[in-house]
Amino acid sequence: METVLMEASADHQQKNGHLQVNGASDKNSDLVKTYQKEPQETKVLLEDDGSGKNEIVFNMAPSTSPIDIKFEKITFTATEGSILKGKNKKQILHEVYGRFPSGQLIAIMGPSGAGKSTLLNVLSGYSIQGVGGKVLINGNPRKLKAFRRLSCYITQDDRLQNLLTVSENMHTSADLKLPSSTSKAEKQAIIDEILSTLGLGNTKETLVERLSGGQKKRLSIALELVSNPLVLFLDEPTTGLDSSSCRQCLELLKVLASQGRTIVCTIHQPSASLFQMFDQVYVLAGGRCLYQGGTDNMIPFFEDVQSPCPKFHNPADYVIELACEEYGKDKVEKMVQVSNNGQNLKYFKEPEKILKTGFTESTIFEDDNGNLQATSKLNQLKVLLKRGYIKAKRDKTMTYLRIAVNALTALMLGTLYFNAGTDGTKVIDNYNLLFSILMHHTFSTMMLTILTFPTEMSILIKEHFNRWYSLKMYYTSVTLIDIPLSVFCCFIFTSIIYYMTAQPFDNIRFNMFLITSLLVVFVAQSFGLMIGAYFNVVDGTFLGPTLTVPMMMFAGFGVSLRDLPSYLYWGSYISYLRYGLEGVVGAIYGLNRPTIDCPEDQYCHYRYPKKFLEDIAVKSDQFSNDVIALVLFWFILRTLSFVVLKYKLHAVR
Ligand SMILES: Nc1ncnc2c1ncn2[C@@H]1O[C@H](COP(=O)(O)OP(=O)(O)OP(=O)(O)O)[C@@H](O)[C@H]1O
Repeated sequence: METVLMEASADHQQKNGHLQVNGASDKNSDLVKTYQKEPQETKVLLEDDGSGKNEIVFNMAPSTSPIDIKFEKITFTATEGSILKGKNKKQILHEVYGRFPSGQLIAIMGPSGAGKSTLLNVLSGYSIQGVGGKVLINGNPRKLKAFRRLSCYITQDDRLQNLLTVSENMHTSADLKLPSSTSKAEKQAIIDEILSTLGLGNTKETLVERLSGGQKKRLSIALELVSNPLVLFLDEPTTGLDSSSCRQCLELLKVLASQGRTIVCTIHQPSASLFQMFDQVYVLAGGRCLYQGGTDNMIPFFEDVQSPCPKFHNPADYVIELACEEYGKDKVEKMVQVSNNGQNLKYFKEPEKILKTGFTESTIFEDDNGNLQATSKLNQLKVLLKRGYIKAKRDKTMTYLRIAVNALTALMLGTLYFNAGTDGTKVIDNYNLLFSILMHHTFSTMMLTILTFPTEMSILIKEHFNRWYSLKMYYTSVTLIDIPLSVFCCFIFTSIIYYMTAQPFDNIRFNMFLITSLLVVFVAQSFGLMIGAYFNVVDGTFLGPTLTVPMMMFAGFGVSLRDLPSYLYWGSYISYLRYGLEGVVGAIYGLNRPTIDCPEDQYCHYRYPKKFLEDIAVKSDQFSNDVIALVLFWFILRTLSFVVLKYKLHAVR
């Protein structure tokens, strides 16, 4: 890849008072009202993104006053263990102080386990439990809601919608993060500008799953830049990237910072050249601050703590070696003492300026009420449904495999139980088939949700924290989006099996059968959602089937309900499969079904459906009660899943 030294200001042309962006029309620039157009004298080295267009222009200056972050006596105490084993408190941050001024690219460095991510989480407001101390924004105590409106958090792992193209992802973000009053053209202009800024202009129509690691990282940043945040928190933005992508990523952040944003990122051990790109570093070890100040002032600091940096040694490597106690524990203590756990401002680039920061007059923090999201609930639902539809259309597992599995299983069972429905000798076989059908609906839908939802969960946590949508609207969209496909799969399955196994050809019976099957699908799916929302894939895969076994036992299939011991009878009320079984058996053998055909030379024990129903102790006249019970199960499990999700979103913070 060719590296090009670029002078951004040379590409900015002032026309009619508006800035022309990379050949973008005046009209477009005109439309981008939310972005201030201030030509920057920003010299940056940029990689060619493959478009052959190296002229990437950074012109998205923030539209409100800059944000200075100051923190005092910050502690973070994690609670470990369980109620059974007893809970332990573990202090991770020990009364650290610091100042992160606006317009700077700031690195939080330190060895693994030093508390970098913990500090980032506390400052961004992601962690709220176990936090002590004060975070001041422009000198005022941080009001979390208001602060979240101006900031964003970019996670270490790229939590992106892989089945959407770059452009679709950006449009979803714009539709959710920009006020509804923003016109389509305005949104398009903003998206084009950001994508071209971040070197993604050439990948608009590429599916995210096909992007390189560096491009995914830039897309993660691009998605949040849509709302033009003043503060960006990034957890290890360079992890997993090759050196040129690392450089490109930091260069972009540096330019965004130079426009007045406050950019804080955690970083492990940058190379000497990457280290020099930061304006300020904050070094942590064991939850205490070892150094805070400019990158250039680190060498004098090492001398002040009587640990001069060896010649030709990368200061970033050296400080980590010191922090890891490679030169002794006393060196760490000395550094904490000289830095005064983050209170010493002597090593900042311009200490006089830092003394002033945090006392900027600010009016933007008065409002801490109202919605966190930028758009109405209805709009959120609309955008999420649209995204869900695109995903479903392209998802091979969730959509095509599901349709195929339903059709193939129906064909297989249909062949195995061919014509069993009208054969008086095969009534028991047919009864087994009915239970197998319920098992198919239960496991195929429940397991799919358990296996796929945890991936969605990580995206939900990120997007919800970054205020894309409310949990209620997300949940409503998840519930609604799957209904058409569930209905379609269930209809295909039921039609094939009903026809092949020659169940009574009667519209009422078929509809009763289909409705019961569909309700079982919905209940099993909600059950899977509840498990998937709380547990990881491994635990969920174990728990889902394990918890289904008692439901099967109490369904009245193996042991009839009549033979259930009275002290266990309650189990049948909480088994949704009992109502499912009652519903399908009622559809096939109820409604006063006449005598079943019996071949002349054979004995048919269950020629008379009434006798069969008596023997298996299944009531056939309970269809409406079964439907009510299944709908209730569906509703209760969906509500519980929502509560679990809400709890989970709260618990991770
Ligand atoms: N919720 C928690 N419960 C228990 N321990 C925690 C919790 N959060 C963090 N820790 C512990 O606190 C320490 C600091 O964690 P943190 O993730 O902040 O480190 P880090 O400096 O970002 O490390 P790395 O660079 O390896 O990501 C670690 O020992 C970690 O195990």
